[in-house]
Amino acid sequence: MTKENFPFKLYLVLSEKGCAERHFLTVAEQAILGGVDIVQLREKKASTQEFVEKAFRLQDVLAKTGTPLIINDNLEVAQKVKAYGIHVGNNDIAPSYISAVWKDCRSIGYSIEFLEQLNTKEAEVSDCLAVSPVFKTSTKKNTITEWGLQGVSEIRNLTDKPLIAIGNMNSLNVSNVIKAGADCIAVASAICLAKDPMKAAIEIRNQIEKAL
Ligand SMILES: Cc1ncc(COP(=O)(O)OP(=O)(O)O)c(N)n1
Ligand SMILES: Cc1nc(C(=O)O)sc1CCOP(=O)(O)O
Ligand SMILES: [Mg+2]
Repeated sequence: MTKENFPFKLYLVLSEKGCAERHFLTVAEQAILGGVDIVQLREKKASTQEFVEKAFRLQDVLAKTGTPLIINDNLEVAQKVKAYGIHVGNNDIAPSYISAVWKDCRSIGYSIEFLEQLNTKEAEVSDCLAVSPVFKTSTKKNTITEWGLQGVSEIRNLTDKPLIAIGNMNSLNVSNVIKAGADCIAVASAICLAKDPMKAAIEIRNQIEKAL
């Protein structure tokens, strides 16, 4: 996938638990109104059946604006709900397997934790790459090392694929992350746990647009 085919700038990483007392579908709706243009459903503990049901409910919300749905990890769910795509990491189903069996997949995202991954078939078949993580975050604790701004620039110089920055992204740091070479910013807590998710998304989106 080229950058023209991956025009997304603000990527919401959503889970029911990650929204605390607020309903995850309300958060999705508000975040989209604020400028989120792609949404990943990340339910690490749900059964496949539960995951499918949640994904269908989320799709009803996303369909109103044509916002694409990405499924985290679970290929069966992604195919069942005819998602736009899937995001996987080093411990998940390999991108090369996904591209071989899921012909209608429009986006395979793959997490980059080591520079060596960039020269592999898995990165080659992937449509977009996540800089994983840019900064440490309490939302996902089992990460390796933070890439920082220098890491974003280093990866930018080694690939033309769309780059998604993830890990503690917020309105104060996204400008520098975009200037370092990221194409898209992925956010969980700064939107899902904000007092006002729409306002939080507006602020982050404004910072991204100013930095582009
Ligand atoms: C956009 C985006 N980037 C990175 C990740 C992390 O994927 P992974 O390393 O597979 O970890 P889990 O999310 O599965 O815990 C992501 N989900 N989304
Ligand atoms: C899902 C996920 N993946 C990461 C990675 O580094 O690969 S960090 C992360 C969580 C991002 O949440 P927040 O915006 O609250 O920091
Ligand atoms: Mg994963």
